[in-house]
Amino acid sequence: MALLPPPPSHSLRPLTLTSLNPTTSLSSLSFLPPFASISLPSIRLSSHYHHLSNRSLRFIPSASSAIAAAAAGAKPTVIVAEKLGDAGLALLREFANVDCAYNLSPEELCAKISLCDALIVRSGTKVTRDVFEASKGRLKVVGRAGVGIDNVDLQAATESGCLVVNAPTANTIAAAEHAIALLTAMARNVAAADASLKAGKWQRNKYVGVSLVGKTLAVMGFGKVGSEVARRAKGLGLHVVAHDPYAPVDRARAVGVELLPFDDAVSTADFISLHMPLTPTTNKLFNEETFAKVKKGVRIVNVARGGVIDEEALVQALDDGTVAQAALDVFTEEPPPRDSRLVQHENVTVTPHLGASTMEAQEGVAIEIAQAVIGALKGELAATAVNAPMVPPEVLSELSPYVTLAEKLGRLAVQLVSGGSGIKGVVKVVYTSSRDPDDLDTRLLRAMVIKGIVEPISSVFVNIVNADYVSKQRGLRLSEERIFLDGSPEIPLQSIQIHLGNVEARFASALSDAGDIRVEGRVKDGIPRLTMVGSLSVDVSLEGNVILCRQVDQPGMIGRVGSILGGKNVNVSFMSVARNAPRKQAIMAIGVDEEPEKETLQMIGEIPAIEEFVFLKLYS
Ligand SMILES: NC(=O)C1=CN([C@@H]2O[C@H](COP(=O)(O)OP(=O)(O)OC[C@H]3O[C@@H](n4cnc5c(N)ncnc54)[C@H](O)[C@@H]3O)[C@@H](O)[C@H]2O)C=CC1
Ligand SMILES: O=C(O)C(=O)COP(=O)(O)O
Repeated sequence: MALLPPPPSHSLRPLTLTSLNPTTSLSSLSFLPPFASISLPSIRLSSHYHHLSNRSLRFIPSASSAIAAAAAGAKPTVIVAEKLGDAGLALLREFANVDCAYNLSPEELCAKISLCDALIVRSGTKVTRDVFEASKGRLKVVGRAGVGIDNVDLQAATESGCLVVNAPTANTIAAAEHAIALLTAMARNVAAADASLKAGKWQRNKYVGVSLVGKTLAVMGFGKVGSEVARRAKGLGLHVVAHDPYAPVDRARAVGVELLPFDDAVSTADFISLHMPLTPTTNKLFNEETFAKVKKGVRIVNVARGGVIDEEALVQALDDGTVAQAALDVFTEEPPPRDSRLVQHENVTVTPHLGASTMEAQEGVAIEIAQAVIGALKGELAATAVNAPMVPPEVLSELSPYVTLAEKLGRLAVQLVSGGSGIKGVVKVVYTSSRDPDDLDTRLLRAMVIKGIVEPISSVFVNIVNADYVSKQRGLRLSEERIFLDGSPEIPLQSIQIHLGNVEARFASALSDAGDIRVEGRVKDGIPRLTMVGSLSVDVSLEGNVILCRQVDQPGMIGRVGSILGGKNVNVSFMSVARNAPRKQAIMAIGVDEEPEKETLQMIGEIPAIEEFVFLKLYS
């Protein structure tokens, strides 16, 4: 089975030209942002940014809609589905049309979403697969104004090439302070005593509490919030232990906390505070089985996610005294049903998901998420991306010409595959570099190779978010290899090679001695260039389209081809001829700014000395 659908059939001579790519993405972008992969139908709705002469950005529209949108000064549209701090809204409004639409039903959200480029939510909005499907490819960024992203279907986001960013730091202290507030309020029955006094009672004996000092607190999940809780709890005189399978021992040591296995942590604790994310592994982690292991009379605080606790099992444990008290900020279903036994339980203290709700945290989160969403819409790689590699800006700017090179080489390579044969073998990407592998992050380059290979032969749009997913889904087997070269590590890469194994070539000279289609490129003076085809060296800038000809080396060939192209007003940007020996076979690589007409290419093909040739389109 062909793993990729075959490229449209282009016979060698005469050459038939069909448009290879029904997409509208530009491939000259230094980085293809989420925005850079908008499908043609959605472009009509969303094409706002103009790819002018500035190569640093970014956009991707169909020409007419882009020009119209640019002329109209159109901005992207951001829908803010939950209350967001004013400072964040102000930032967003400088850049985008902002629609604050709170309390939408799932149906209303789906109805609006196809008109939006970005969506900002907190924990109260479920961003489901239905939302991504309803967006029809327009939604390019989901911003979660907070930490937990369990309300966003990340798989569906990734599949639709939508970047998800969060605001992971601004509410840490607020959540930690709330955990401490619940811990102390629970231990001293503050909420119940308050309600009792307000009801006209004076029940001093009923609300005798328990002390914290000298007791053991198990912090379950020793991340940002957990470690801040631990710090504060130590200040209250608690002995703090923690359980976190992924936490670095150093971090725990720095706070003076011992990391313990799960069973040890839960069985030694007088208090347990939950700070792990809700994931398939942590879902209902605190269940009947766990409650069977705890110290009788343990007290539990949950400021993480309701789903981490099996709520029915907790009610049972509260009823039988296994758990003396619980203080809960979060619930499996929010808001919980009015008659929830858990919420109504007299030994339970509750708050309505207030962990992040301080003035300070909300301003901070709003600014953090606004900046992340704006950056993502501008095409910058987000530092808080949840479903894409985080590539620091300095790495991104350094790799920028190589990113373009990687995509162009992918585009070239796939167009060299003979129609109908598909890519059955492994796609090998070889990087030669003088850098230590740890200093060379190739995820971005790999994504762009995949983009280059997949987009010309499908209507799928590929970006850094969905590249690996798309490649896996299409059965593309990609392997990466690094060759260390002695040289200056200042330059990130010497060359990128793409080898397509087990394929038939449309241009026989593109086959290496090993029988693979092989193309190699380098960056020279900041410009990506094609430097090898098959086993022959060429040198042609990858800024336009490329014609490759195999010919018998003889005088006048450059002139003949050049004058055919010139006569048809096709601007030649570069020509290079490589040959094995004088008057034997040679390969001519011609860079052309425009796409020549079919008959112009035919005229080239009819030159008697030309044995085979191929036109390779590097732009959509
Ligand atoms: N109630 C509220 O308003 C708020 C709730 N949260 C919740 O708190 C959670 C933690 O937030 P951060 O500390 O900022 O996240 P974080 O990512 O810094 O920390 C989470 C920690 O949990 C650990 N973990 C993962 N699986 C685990 C497991 N099976 N057992 C034990 N530990 C495990 C991770 O290794 C990580 O160290 C968030 O995921 C969110 O659900 C966060 C902020 C506010
Ligand atoms: O950041 C988190 O994970 C939170 O739970 C905070 O939720 P919120 O933004 O207040 O709905």
